[in-house]
Amino acid sequence: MGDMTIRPDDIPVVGREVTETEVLENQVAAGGECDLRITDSTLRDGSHAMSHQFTEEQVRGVVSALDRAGVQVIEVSHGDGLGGSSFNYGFSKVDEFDLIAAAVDEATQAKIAVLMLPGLATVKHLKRAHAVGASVARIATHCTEADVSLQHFEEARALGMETVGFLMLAHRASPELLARNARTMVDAGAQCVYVVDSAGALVLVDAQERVQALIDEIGGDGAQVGFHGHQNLSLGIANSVLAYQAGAKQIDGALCALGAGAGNSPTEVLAATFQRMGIRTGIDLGEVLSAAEEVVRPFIPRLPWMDRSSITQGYAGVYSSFLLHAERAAERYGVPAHEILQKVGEYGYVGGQEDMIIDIALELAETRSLGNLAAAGAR
Ligand SMILES: CC[C@H](O)CC(=O)C(=O)O
Ligand SMILES: [Mn+2]
Repeated sequence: MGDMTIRPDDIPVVGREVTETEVLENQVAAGGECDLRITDSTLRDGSHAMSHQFTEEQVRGVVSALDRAGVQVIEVSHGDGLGGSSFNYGFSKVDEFDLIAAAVDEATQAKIAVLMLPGLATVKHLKRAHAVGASVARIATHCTEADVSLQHFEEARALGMETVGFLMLAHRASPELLARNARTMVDAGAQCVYVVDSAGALVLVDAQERVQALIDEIGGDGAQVGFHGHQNLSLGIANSVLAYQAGAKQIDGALCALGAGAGNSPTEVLAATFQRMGIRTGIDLGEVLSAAEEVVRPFIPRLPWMDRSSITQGYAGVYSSFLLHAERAAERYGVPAHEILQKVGEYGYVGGQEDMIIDIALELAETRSLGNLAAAGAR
């Protein structure tokens, strides 16, 4: 195991110019070759927690800090992926293509990734992202609906982009069913398929079995498997370690856990944990700790956390990005957010059904007012 002591000289001055040699040195210091690749999603999943209000300055600061730390892939898009800026999902403050272009401009070694949900985003969005310099296409579907992504993988490969499939709400499919959907994505052109724990509902072995099933199904074709965790039950890091041990080669994180629900597995904790285990990520620990503490932490309006609502999401298996939608509906209709989320779990809603959260809030408000009337009548 390497020396974990971080000395004052190791802590970088945030904001200074960084040379490409320094970035390479960071990667070489971490072992040159990596055992796994961490993709940072602060600027995509974190967009949910920021209500999609990222500024260009924030994006440049985060990309520059992550790039300096040796993070190899940085995802930038609206929280709900390309084309997400809308009435249903929430409008972005700055056009996402301007943010992607700024990220590309800032990165010296990191690849810039974009996420897209077929239907919400089209091939046209993908081509535009590629035109401004994005080189990794992450294509997300509900875990049982990989067949809607075929055209998008084909197009991304034709553009020369690296391709990653995202099987969302993975707790809703058995390992076997998930593996069949991963097969569909690989046959369509995915080079890696992720088990995506969108609800933060997978508990240890649940995550490991799913990663294992995907390795068994697609590993033989040279395709990689990834894991994307959420902290709703505080298991993002533990699940990521188990995913790595089952064979995952790509793991997602976000600085300060900035992501939907209780947030993503914090990138800086992933880096520290894997380094402590002697697993090479290519990330310089001092730099990534500075990125979290000095670049991201100061602009976060509310740190993602495990509270009654986000724990309910993990427990009831609710899509993490529903959190702020439920909180807004709760305030508007005077019902508790965690009760809304519990019902969302019972009804089994999936991403894209954000507007139906309002129906649940109205249903709960009506039940409450009928209850109040009955109580008043009984008095
Ligand atoms: C774009 C939809 C979603 O937020 C993707 C994701 O990060 C997840 O399902 O966890
Ligand atoms: Mn997520």
